[in-house]
Amino acid sequence: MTLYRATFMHTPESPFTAPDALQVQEDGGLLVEDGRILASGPYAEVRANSPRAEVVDLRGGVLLPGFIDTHVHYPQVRVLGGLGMQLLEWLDKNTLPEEARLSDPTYARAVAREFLSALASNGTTTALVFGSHYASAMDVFFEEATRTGLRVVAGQVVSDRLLRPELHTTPERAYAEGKALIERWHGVGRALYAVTPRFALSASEALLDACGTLMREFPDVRFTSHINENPREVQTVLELFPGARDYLDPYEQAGLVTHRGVLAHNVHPTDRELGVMAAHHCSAAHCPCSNSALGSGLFPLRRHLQAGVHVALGTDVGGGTGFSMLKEGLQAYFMQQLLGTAGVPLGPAHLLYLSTRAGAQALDLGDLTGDFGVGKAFDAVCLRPPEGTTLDTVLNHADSPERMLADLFTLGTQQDVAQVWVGGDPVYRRVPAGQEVGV
Ligand SMILES: Nc1nc2[nH]cnc2c(=O)[nH]1
Ligand SMILES: [Zn+2]
Repeated sequence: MTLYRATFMHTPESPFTAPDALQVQEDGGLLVEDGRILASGPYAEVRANSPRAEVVDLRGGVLLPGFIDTHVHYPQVRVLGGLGMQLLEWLDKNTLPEEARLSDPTYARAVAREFLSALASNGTTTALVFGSHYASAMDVFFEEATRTGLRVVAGQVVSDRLLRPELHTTPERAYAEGKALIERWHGVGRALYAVTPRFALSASEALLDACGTLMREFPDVRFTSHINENPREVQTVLELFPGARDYLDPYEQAGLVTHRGVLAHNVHPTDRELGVMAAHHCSAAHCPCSNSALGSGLFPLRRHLQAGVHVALGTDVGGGTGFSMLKEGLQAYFMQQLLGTAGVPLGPAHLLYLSTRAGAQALDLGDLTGDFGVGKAFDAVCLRPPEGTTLDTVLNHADSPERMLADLFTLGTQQDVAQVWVGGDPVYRRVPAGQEVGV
C-alpha cells in the first residue's frame, strides 16, 4: 500500500451543473493498493487509518487526475507546426503525405514512440487516439502503447475516397482488418479499440456501413470521427451525400451515433445534430488550439450544453499545437471569452473538469478514471514548476487553491510535469535539473 501525500484537486462532478464541483485537499492523502484508490481525504485522517502504508511525499507540487485527451492523431506528431492553411489544404499538403509514410512499420514504430512519450510527458494518462490507415502501423502502435502502460482507445483510420490512393481501403477490407485488430487488441492491457472512419468526406456509405457492422458485432468498442469542422468541408459532405439532412446523418444512418461515440470538432452544428447527439449520449471533442490554428471557428459550447451534448477536450495533434491539455484548457477559455455574451464563462474548475473527468465520461471510462474518488485507478499527474520560473513565483503567491489551478492552466507547460502514474504505475518522471544526458 502506498500513501501519496500532496495538495490534490479534482472534479468528481461537473461544474457546469454542480456549483461546488472542485474538490481540494491542501494537505491530502490518497491511499493506493494494486493501482486503485482505497481511501482519500486529509492526510492526517488517511494516515491514522493506515499507519503502515509507505508514504510518498509530493508536497510542493499539485496532484491532479491524469489528463484525458479525447482527440489526438498518432501519425501527426512530426507535422505539428504546419501553420497558414485551413483544413482541406492542410490535409492535402501537410498531413496526408506524412500519414502515407506509416506504411513502413519501422517508420510507424518510431512515430508511435515519439507520440506515446509526448502524451506521458505532458501528463496525459488516457487518450482517444486517431490511428493510422495501415493495419500494420496499428499493430506497432498497440505494441508500443502496451509497453508504456498508458490507457489508449485507438483504431485504424479508414477512408475509401478523396484522400490519396495509397491511403484508401474498401468496405470489405476495412471490416476484415478492423475485426482482426479488435480481436487482437481490444481489452489487452490498458488498450481499447475505436472504430474510426476518418470523416464522411472520405467515406462512402458502404464504408460507414462496414464500420456500423463492427460496432454492432463488438458492442464494447468505441467510435470516433470528425464532424462539422470547417465550412468548406461541411459543404462538400452535403454534396457527397445528397439525401442527407446534415453532416451527422450519414453517421446516424450507419448506426454510429451512440453513447460510445466521440465526434471531434462540431464547430458548425445544426440544432438537429445537437439534438440527435444528446439523445444518443454521443460526445463532442472540443479542440480549441486546432480550431484556432486551422481557422475553423469558435466552438459553440453554450449550444452544446443547452442541447445536453456532453463535451470534453482534445489536442487534435497535429492540427492542434501540441500535447498539453493545460494549453488546450486555456485556449478553450480564451475562445469562450472571445464569443462575448454567446460564450460560456469558464473558471479553473471547468478547465480541470473538461480535461479530466469529462474525457473519462466521453470514453465511457467514468467508473475507472478521471478523478480521485475511492475505487478509481490512481491515474495522476504531479505538476511542480522548476524553481525560479514564472509559474513557481505565481503559485507561491496564490491566495487560494482555485487561483493555483488557474495559474497552472495559464502558465503550465510540459516542463512543469514532474511525475505521472497510470493505475499506480509510474509512466513518466522528469529528469532532475543537472542530470540531463550530456550535462
Ligand atoms: N483536424 C483534422 N480534421 C480532419 N478531418 C479529417 N481528417 C482530419 C485530420 O487529420 N485533422
Ligand atoms: Zn482530428
